[in-house]
Amino acid sequence: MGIVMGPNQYGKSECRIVTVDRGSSRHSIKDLNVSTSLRGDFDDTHHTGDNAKVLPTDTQKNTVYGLAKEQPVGEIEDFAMRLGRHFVDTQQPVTGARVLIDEYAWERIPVGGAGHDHSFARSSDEKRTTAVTIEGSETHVVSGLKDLVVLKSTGSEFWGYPKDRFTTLAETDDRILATAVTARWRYLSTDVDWAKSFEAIREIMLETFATTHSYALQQSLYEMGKAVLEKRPEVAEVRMSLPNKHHFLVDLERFGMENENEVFFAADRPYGLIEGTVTRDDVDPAPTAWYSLPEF
Ligand SMILES: O=c1[nH]c(=O)c2[nH]c(=O)[nH]c2[nH]1
Repeated sequence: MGIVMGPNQYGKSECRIVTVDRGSSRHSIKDLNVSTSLRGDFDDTHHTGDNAKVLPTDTQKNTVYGLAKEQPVGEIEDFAMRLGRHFVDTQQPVTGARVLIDEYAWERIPVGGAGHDHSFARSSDEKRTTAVTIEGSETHVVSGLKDLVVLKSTGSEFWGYPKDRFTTLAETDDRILATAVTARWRYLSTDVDWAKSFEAIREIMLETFATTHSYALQQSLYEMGKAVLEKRPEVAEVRMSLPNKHHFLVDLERFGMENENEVFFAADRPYGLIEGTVTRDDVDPAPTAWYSLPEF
């Protein structure tokens, strides 16, 4: 029986970087959270602490800043690919890289009806995301969004589920449906107009959430993924994680009042968590390593 070092990667997580484009007096900003991980021949450091092949995570962090200066950051997918390619092409032991970027949304502060040149307000908690995995000469892109909070005040039902001795939930044909969408979609290639694709996919998801008469959040998840795959040929699969942000009808009878689906208690926990992948049946499944750590 022997013991071997299994799949591994290392890097700098959550480099917070803000860039200002000063090309004109009308500035634009990018606000990113960048994480890098390198994969390759790192047996020595794990076995003996010999770091001859270990590009420090500190240098990885500095590379994020340096490459952001050398060329405008642009779309997060392009920046992530530049970073990953840089590590794989310049460090011989590095055979693969994974770069994760979350982008925070800012909008111009309206002043006298027009967006200000250099003052911004954070738009919401929503983040645009990408995860770029480089393996040798191959590049894989999984982009997405996080924390897109949505709510339907009607058009949602939940009934017909099994009942047992622990069931207390009342069936309903009219409830609030609310969630914070985290979605990731895998692109079939890197030949994509990233910004246009992102905007289109986000719009499709929102529209489908709004227009689906839902009998379960699971059904909404599937419909949202299906609509993206039907309309966006560049996407191979969509993964979603949807917390069911429960809204419970408050019992107003205690006060001698009727509650006609108007007053709710918004619970924050526990919450149902509905997750799933919607995929084309004619593409190979993605290795889990494109989504998370290798085999973690
Ligand atoms: O859309 C829902 N799916 C469930 O699986 C579930 N379970 C639950 O208690 N409420 C809901 N709602």
